[in-house]
Amino acid sequence: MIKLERVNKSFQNGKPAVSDVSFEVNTGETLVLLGTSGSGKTTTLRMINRLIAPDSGKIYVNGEAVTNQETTSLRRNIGYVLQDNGLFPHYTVAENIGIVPSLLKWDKKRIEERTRTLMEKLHLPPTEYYHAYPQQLSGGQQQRVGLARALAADPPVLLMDEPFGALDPVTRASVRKEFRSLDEISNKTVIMVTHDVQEAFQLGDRICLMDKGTIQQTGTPAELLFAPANDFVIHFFQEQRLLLELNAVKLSDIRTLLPTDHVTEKGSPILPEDASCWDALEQMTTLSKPVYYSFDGKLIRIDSAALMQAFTQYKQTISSNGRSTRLS
Ligand SMILES: Nc1ncnc2c1ncn2[C@@H]1O[C@H](COP(=O)(O)OP(=O)(O)OP(=O)(O)O)[C@@H](O)[C@H]1O
Repeated sequence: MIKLERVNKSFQNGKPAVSDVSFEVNTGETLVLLGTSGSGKTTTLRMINRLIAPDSGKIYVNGEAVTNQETTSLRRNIGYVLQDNGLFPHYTVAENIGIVPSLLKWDKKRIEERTRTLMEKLHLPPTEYYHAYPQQLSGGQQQRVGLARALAADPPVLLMDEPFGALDPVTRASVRKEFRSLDEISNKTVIMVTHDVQEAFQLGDRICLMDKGTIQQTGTPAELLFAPANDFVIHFFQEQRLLLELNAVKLSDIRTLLPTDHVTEKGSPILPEDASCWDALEQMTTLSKPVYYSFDGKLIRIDSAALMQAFTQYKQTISSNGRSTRLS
């Protein structure tokens, strides 16, 4: 668990980089810090692992103020992933992944097992890459090693600063998907910095939208879209609105508006319970056929027309309930 209470930070020029920032992130939750360049995201993140000291306010990690925790042990409980991966070029992939477990004095066998497990999970076959050096890997593979290294000692907290920012769009999308499906992160408190709106919507349970050092709104992707706190929030998402709405609305939100006749045959993979309308459309396009979704033990088949009809109806319902934006 991470909690920030009224945190402030100014640098030498006196201009506030972070003003009165407060939020709480629970275990198992991913909070995305989103905002334009210079809005204070990285400064906020770096105050959590004490790379930067706040001028005022309190920061708690796992119930204890970070200032009461010894920096070394605090940082060993926090996995940290950076945009440029920060791998040691003269260490092999396995040595890079094993850094924190070695510092924690795990025995060799345990480190090797953990390294191999993480490499398998992150699609880096140990037979090929265990003894390789970072420069022999592609950018996407290096970023996976960086992620494995951050996860190696199973820290309860993961901080990620633009972790996929240096990757090309295709690699970025695939590493992002892998990250989302990693069982390793389900029991962690994760804070991720990005300026990529789609990434925020795909990975964040909640998003904290920042501008000029202040929080404009913290909420679920759907809350930011359908119940924006102010004009800044409305305008920030305007350009990609439809795409974001399709990402924010889950099939579970529209299930009563989907066809009720259930089927028994299984022609395609069944979409996960938390799949979004966008996930469903993506699958339909990839497979060129309808997809399946299960709720209340019933399997239903959804085609794109039924999906878009239900999605439009859902939007009309929430807008007539007064939760829609002034611009939609
Ligand atoms: N070490 C520093 N010394 C002086 N000013 C700094 C320092 N670090 C950050 N700042 C300033 O603080 C403000 C917030 O910077 P920060 O890096 O936190 O923003 P950001 O939202 O992460 O931006 P970006 O997306 O571009 O990385 C900016 O105005 C920046 O110039």
